[in-house]
Amino acid sequence: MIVEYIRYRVPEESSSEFEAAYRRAAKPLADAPECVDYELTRCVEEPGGYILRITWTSAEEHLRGFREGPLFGAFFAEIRPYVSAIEEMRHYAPTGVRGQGSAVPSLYEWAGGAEAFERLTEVFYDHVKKDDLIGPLFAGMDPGHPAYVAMWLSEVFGGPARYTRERGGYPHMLSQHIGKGIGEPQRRRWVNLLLDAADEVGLPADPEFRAAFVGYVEWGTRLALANSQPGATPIAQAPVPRWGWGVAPPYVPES
Ligand code: HEM
Repeated sequence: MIVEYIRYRVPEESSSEFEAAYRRAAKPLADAPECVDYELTRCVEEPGGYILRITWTSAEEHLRGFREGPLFGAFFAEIRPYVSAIEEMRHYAPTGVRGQGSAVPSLYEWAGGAEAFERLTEVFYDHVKKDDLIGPLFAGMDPGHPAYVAMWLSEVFGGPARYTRERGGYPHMLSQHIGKGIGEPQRRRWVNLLLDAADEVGLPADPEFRAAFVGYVEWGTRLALANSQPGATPIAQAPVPRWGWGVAPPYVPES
């Protein structure tokens, strides 16, 4: 990935035409397979200042693919009148310094923190132990198991990294599934019982939280099933995954 920044200084009286031209140019840009995403922003302090940010798959694919490809003509036709207004046009490589702020709560906070996940796994494993299909898999379960899985879930959903620090992180979790030969009916029962338990303990039931929660549970259980098959060779070392809101964070109307 590479980020291109184009800085414009447009006479204020041309602003609306400039923005309209970019709204049209956005169509061929969005259709380009080399373009990851783009955004045009306008300077608040100096309203003639604009920055266009385009993330490309690579500088090479931008310059050789897009620029020499079939969509560039339609894109450039719209913005040609503003080429002389460009003050800077360069590619910038990511440095790895990036992250999210705290404006949006984590799924962990939204769920109610560590206690919420502890309540969830207590009730869940009570049901699991009595279940005809998956109960036998857990017959020799460590008494601390519900608490360990609560630690895992808390960490995944944005809470403190306790499973990594205190319980051996991803490699330990993985080692617990290896060779178990989990079948699809068992995986599905695990999911069903967890979702029942989520209702029973009153985890937030809003569409956004549940969509993210179920997304992780589907992903995680399908991985657990794959990793548990005879002869599976999963990645041995990895961090505990972190799961976020995805495409639907809590909705905040724009003011
Ligand atoms: C999102 C999906 C899953 C998560 C997050 C998860 C999490 C975990 C964790 C963290 C452990 C290790 C606990 C420890 O530190 O000792 C574990 C162990 C285990 N898991 Fe899973 N698991 C998932 C799916 C499944 C599924 C689908 C099954 C089977 C139907 C399963 C069966 C087991 C069993 C049998 C153990 C060993 C329990 C014991 O003997 O103590 N897991 N799981």
